[in-house]
Amino acid sequence: MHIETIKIENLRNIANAELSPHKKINIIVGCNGAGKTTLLESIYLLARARTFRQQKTGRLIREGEEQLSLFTSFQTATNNRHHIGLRKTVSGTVIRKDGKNLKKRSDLAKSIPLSIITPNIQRIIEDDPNNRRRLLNWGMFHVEHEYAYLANRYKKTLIQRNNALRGSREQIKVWDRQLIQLGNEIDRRMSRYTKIWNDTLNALIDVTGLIKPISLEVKQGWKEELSFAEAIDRNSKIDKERGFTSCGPHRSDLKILQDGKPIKNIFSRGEAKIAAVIMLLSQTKILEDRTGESPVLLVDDLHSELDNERYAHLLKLIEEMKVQSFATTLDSDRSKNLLSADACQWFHVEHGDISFLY
Ligand SMILES: Nc1ncnc2c1ncn2[C@@H]1O[C@H](COP(=O)(O)OP(=O)(O)OP(=O)(O)O)[C@@H](O)[C@H]1O
Repeated sequence: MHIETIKIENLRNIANAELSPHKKINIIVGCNGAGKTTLLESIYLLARARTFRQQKTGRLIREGEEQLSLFTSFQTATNNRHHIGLRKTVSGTVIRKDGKNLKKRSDLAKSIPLSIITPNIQRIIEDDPNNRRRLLNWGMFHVEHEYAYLANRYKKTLIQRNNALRGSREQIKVWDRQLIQLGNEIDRRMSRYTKIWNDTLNALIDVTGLIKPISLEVKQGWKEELSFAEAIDRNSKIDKERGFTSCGPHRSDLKILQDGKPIKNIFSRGEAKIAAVIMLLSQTKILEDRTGESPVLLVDDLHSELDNERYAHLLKLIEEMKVQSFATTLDSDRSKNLLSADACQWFHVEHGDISFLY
């Protein structure tokens, strides 16, 4: 899929902007604080109805204004054209797709598959399991048939079981059966997806030659020597005392290893960033291969932590993929001669004004 138009009104320092991006690569150049990340944020908001910025970043609506509006029209791989509009005021957010109000944020999620490479993407490898689980879920949500439905049923059953932990053993048992059945199915699908992910990842690592092969494995959310049913049984006393379910796929993680050792203990920050970027790109490749649809890729400051040679390799890799990408940069000289002119469009951002360069 690709975005054909983006209109922005009153998002942070961008008062008014309209863009017709390139189907392949869009490079957004500008100084610190110019509004480059805000432009990426507008696309993320249209696709997910929330921001990707993790730190406290104040209000989205431009200072002195009462509402922000965003609009995009995009085309799918099957040549269907859709429109999404988002309006945010202090009293709430309204999202419309093809002229109809969307009630839930989740209704939006499948419309524009979106991936983002943040400046500190290596934290996927370094931090707690939440980000790794999110990445795994992203891949499964877009590729594994019925995964969203399964994951939703599992989540609801987990809530019911946690509530039942305050009641009798019989009440808990009713939910145990369903949780074990759904949990085993999710775990099986996670392993299947991760195997494909591992193979695609290592094929891309091989193409770039930037790091040695790594392996991805699912770390199941309970003791490896036990079945899920046995783990639920063993933990039943402690779960009742604590009031929540302490094992299951909601506690699973990804093992990212090189020669059997976790890469977070051996890789430098730059190497971890390379690994994380290729992990994410391999997920977009799987999506393309399996569904024929490619996500939109947002790339915020790919330079940071990378030397010129490695930066060039990764940018080339992005160019060779089918995705439409939007990449910010402070320094246009580092990217200028790396990309073929017909695959690329440049925009300049200054004090929130976006202009087409070439
Ligand atoms: N609600 C708001 N109203 C007006 N301006 C805002 C608002 N929120 C943030 N800003 C300003 O918008 C600017 C845009 O920041 P943005 O993060 O998009 O810059 P950037 O070009 O990505 O910079 P960098 O290269 O430093 O990451 C910042 O100067 C910020 O202070």
